[in-house]
Amino acid sequence: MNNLVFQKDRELDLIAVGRLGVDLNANEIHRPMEETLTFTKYLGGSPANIAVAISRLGLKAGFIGRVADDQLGRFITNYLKDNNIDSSSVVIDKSGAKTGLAFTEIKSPTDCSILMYRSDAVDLRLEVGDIKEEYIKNSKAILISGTALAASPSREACFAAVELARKNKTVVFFDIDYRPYTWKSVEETAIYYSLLAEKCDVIIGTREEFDMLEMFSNPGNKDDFVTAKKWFDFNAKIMVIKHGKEGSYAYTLERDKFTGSVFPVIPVKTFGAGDSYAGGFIYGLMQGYDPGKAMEIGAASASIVVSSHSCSDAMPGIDKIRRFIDQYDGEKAYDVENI
Ligand SMILES: Nc1ncnc2c1ncn2[C@@H]1O[C@H](COP(=O)(O)OP(=O)(O)OP(=O)(O)O)[C@@H](O)[C@H]1O
Ligand SMILES: O=C(O)C[C@@H](O)[C@H](O)C(=O)CO
Repeated sequence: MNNLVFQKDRELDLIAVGRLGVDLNANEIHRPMEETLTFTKYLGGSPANIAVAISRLGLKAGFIGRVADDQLGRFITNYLKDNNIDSSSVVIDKSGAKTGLAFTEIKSPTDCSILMYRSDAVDLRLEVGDIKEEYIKNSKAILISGTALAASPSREACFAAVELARKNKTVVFFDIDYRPYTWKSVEETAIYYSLLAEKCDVIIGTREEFDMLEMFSNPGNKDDFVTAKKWFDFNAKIMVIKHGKEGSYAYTLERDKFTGSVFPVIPVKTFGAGDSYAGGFIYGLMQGYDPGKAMEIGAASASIVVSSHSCSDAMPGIDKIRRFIDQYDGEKAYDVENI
């Protein structure tokens, strides 16, 4: 059981809001990108990856975002449709703005990086007019991915989506998803993130992300409980603070603390952990599980995704997650294709 109230009789379970992008993941792994010859193209963008996770877990996901009116935009909308994600609120942008690209470098299991191409990124063209109350009213929850706050008009569109969600009792999840390269300054980031966080029911972020968020209000604080309490004084009901491979903690408004399990693996690459974890965790909460059980599903999903080449395409269904948990046998490389 958990303290969130999801409205019944809504067609959609979760609407993700924010960026739809393309990941180009190096095929020749364990090499620097300078020497990479070929890449595989996948759907990318943190909220897009989370929407795929939710859909693969058997819930009905929708998306609010903008895609370019070109081949990559069509690749993205086709991928959403093929994965049973409602794309009726994905707007085809005619301004000439381009899809954000994430080129990934996989030098070793722990040395990975992402080279972003995000000049005039189309996802940040999302407008308030793209946010339809009827759509949000028809979903049990929405998820705001913080990078969508980096620039106008996408920033205002996110605030509008959250206001409409609150008005219609649609639960608001906020995944901080801080990508420094998208922002002008850390101060700007902290201010807009904090304003949005005040309005959210569940906030998910890493310890470092919360350090950034609290740079004015709690400078120097490293205590997860102090962080959680700050947001409980606004609207938060569940706070999740992630500590990488060390695991994660959830705090509830009722002052319960849950320690998330972690299934350490030797990964293929490190990125994708946060998105799969968020997808599994949200799924668990929507099943009515307590935060501890929901975090276990998120952690197992993350272990599967970091053991795979892609983020979106590797998102597992619940049966695969359960088989992984059953078969888990300590920190080693797992052939997750065959679980
Ligand atoms: N090497 C790993 N092996 C197993 N599980 C992992 C590993 N790395 C991360 N995880 C799981 O994923 C969860 C989220 O990871 P993390 O705290 O790194 O989030 P993040 O920084 O948002 O991820 P990302 O790298 O995708 O931005 C962790 O709590 C843990 O359960
Ligand atoms: O979020 C992005 O724009 C890129 C992602 O798809 C990427 O693979 C990643 O960083 C996963 O969190």
